[in-house]
Amino acid sequence: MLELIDITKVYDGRKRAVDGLTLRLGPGLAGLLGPNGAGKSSLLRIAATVTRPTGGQVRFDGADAVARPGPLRRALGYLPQDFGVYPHLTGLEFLTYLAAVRGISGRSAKARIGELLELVNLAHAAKRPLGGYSGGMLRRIGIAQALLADPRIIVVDEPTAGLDPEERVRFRNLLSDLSADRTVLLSTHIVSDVESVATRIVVVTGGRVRFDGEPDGLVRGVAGHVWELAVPPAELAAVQRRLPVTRLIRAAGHVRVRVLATHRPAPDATPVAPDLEDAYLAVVHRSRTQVAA
Ligand SMILES: Nc1ncnc2c1ncn2[C@@H]1O[C@H](COP(=O)(O)OP(=O)(O)OP(=O)(O)O)[C@@H](O)[C@H]1O
Repeated sequence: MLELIDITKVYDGRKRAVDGLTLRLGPGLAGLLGPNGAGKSSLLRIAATVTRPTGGQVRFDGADAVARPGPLRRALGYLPQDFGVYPHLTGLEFLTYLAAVRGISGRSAKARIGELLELVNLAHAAKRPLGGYSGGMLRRIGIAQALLADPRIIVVDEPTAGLDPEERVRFRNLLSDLSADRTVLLSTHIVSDVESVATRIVVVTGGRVRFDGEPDGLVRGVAGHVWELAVPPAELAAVQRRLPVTRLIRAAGHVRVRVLATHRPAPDATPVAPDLEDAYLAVVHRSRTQVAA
């Protein structure tokens, strides 16, 4: 069990990126959802023991992982947002190098790397220099390196950035499979990255947890508060000023908008069943209006 207890992270003595946040993580895939600047990367760096928190505790299997990060580091696979590679090394050379750094070498390293290259669908490109890999292939090499030591805890920061839709799906499925008997913490601002695979959703804004629970619970929270209506294009800006819009589709002569409102926002508005995106945006909107109030 990985526990982040009452974590704060303050940069330059004044920027409070994480603000008293507590998360207890067991097996399964937890999706950390939040807009840009919410504090997700800061929290993940703390969970991965790359950064020390300003306040609070990180505990791994009950022991203090800030004072003694060794056990957590040995159990951890981390894919940072700004994952860098050596462009002249081939995929195989890169993984062999990182395996050696982690104390895995010889026959067991060779077997593990072969397995991982198959798993991330890069066996065919193993002998090509990383400088020639696409963005998606680099993300996949990134996940392969995170899995080298068969980690119990996997922390991945915006893993689908730069991936095409097909690669996104493959990635999502891979992390979902891995989470069957491991802890996966995945941060993203894209709801579809975690929809259908996360067993738990944690919404963070302003460094604080605004929702923590099952995806269904998040969606239930906005039942009856999502509406669709057709708006003439000239009136769209006024609607956007008045109500949070979760989606809009432009059609001939009008715009179909999906909005959040506790009561029917217009006589011709029809209630619709909420989805995870609506529910997430409602939580983000609520946290912003609370801050503004
Ligand atoms: N090293 C740093 N020094 C100063 N401020 C920082 C540093 N890292 C992050 N911040 C600030 O802390 C806040 C939270 O940033 P963080 O990167 O953790 O959020 P995020 O949710 O991961 O956002 P993004 O998706 O844009 O990366 C932001 O206001 C950011 O500018």
